[in-house]
Amino acid sequence: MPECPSVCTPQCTNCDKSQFQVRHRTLEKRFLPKFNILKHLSHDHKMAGQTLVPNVCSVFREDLFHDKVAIVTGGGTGIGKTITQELLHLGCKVMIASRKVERLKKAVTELKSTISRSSLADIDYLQCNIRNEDEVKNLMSQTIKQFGGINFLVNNGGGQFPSGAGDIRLKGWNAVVETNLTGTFLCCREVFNQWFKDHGGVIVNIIVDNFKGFPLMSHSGAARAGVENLTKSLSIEWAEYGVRINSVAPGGGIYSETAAANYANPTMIQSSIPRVPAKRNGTTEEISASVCFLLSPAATFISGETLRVDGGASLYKNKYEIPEHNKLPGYTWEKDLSSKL
Ligand SMILES: CCCCCCCCC/C=C/C(=O)SCCNC(=O)CCNC(=O)[C@H](O)C(C)(C)COP(=O)(O)OP(=O)(O)OC[C@H]1O[C@@H](n2cnc3c(N)ncnc32)[C@H](O)[C@@H]1OP(=O)(O)O
Ligand SMILES: NC(=O)C1=CN([C@@H]2O[C@H](COP(=O)(O)OP(=O)(O)OC[C@H]3O[C@@H](n4cnc5c(N)ncnc54)[C@H](OP(=O)(O)O)[C@@H]3O)[C@@H](O)[C@H]2O)C=CC1
Repeated sequence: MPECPSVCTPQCTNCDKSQFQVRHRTLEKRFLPKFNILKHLSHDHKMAGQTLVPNVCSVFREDLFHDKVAIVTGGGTGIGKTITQELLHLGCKVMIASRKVERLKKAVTELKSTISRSSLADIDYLQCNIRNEDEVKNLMSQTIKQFGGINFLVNNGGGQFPSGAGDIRLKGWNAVVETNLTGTFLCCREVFNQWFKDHGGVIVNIIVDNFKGFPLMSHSGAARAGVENLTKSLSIEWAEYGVRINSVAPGGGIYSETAAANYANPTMIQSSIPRVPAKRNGTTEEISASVCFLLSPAATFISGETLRVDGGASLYKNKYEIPEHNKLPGYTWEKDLSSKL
């Protein structure tokens, strides 16, 4: 096995778990008293030389993106923050953007301190609600001004709330569709008009595992299906401009503190584990690695594609349990069902 080129997360002195893995387990311990996952926690993990930010240990070459500039929406938390960390590690200049400035500021301070002096990497933030056309235009123009261009756009910012479709108000439906579909469209259109049209570039859209529908999150499932199709259309329209565009569909559940905090019951993300063939949640690092792959020259012949990163979950059981019922009777010539249909 090749040696990791960088200093990796410290290992536990009692087992082979990294600090990063242990941090996740500790959070699971807090949130998951009802789940069986705790059986894996057999002892207290002790770390030598603890640091707050886990060191990146990317599988990619450290200078892979040393001459690149990326925008990562939602880059201050969860999956987006891990993508940002890995891009920085690979030498990229990264602009992170979302609505909450305090979170962005904190992430920039934290991640800036991890950049080595010899690296060309850099990070800054801009406040941008991707639902706001002017703010999206500003994100692109300010990034070009500050970093001299844009090579990558990672449309990661997004989300939803769980609700039966019958209870979704129009305002809530619009909020989710405007965030995930319209917001992604605006970012794609603006990066194209302001930079990619003349210079090319690569886009990766983060969607969800909606391949068997997305019950209880139907607004998000519909919006992300729109993004998947947008990905296909733009891969054709913009090929002649040197633009590649793909989607990544994380599945099962990808645990982070912020993702879990979006739900009244923070164990919801872990609740999908029994329906994942891999029998675990995915990690933010696993999503980041697939994004970096799609941005990299290893993927120069891949465009218009959606990569499922889900431990096989999209092929397996649906999370939605349908109660026993007889509300959909069969049609036969013997019985007149017209009154029941
Ligand atoms: C079950 C399956 C297992 C699922 C098992 C686990 C699978 C996980 C798969 C996916 C996981 C993730 O995506 S994890 C990542 C999650 N991260 C996020 O969701 C972060 C971003 N999300 C958001 O900001 C919000 O959810 C979003 C609605 C999109 C935008 O909110 P805003 O407040 O900005 O929007 P506004 O324009 O003010 O409109 C808010 C309106 O939305 C509606 N609304 C908002 N939150 C609501 C809520 N909790 N319940 C009802 N309705 C709500 C109301 O109508 C609100 O209006 P009023 O009534 O007037 O207030
Ligand atoms: N975690 C999971 O299991 C899965 C996640 N996903 C998707 O991955 C992406 C990242 O989620 P994750 O990291 O898990 O969760 P987080 O809640 O940590 O990330 C969501 C990010 O999106 C940003 N965001 C939300 N709305 C907007 C907006 N209108 N404009 C700009 N930024 C916005 C948020 O920042 P701010 O609040 O500052 O605006 C936040 O940084 C999301 O699209 C999510 O739906 C998909 C499948 C599974």
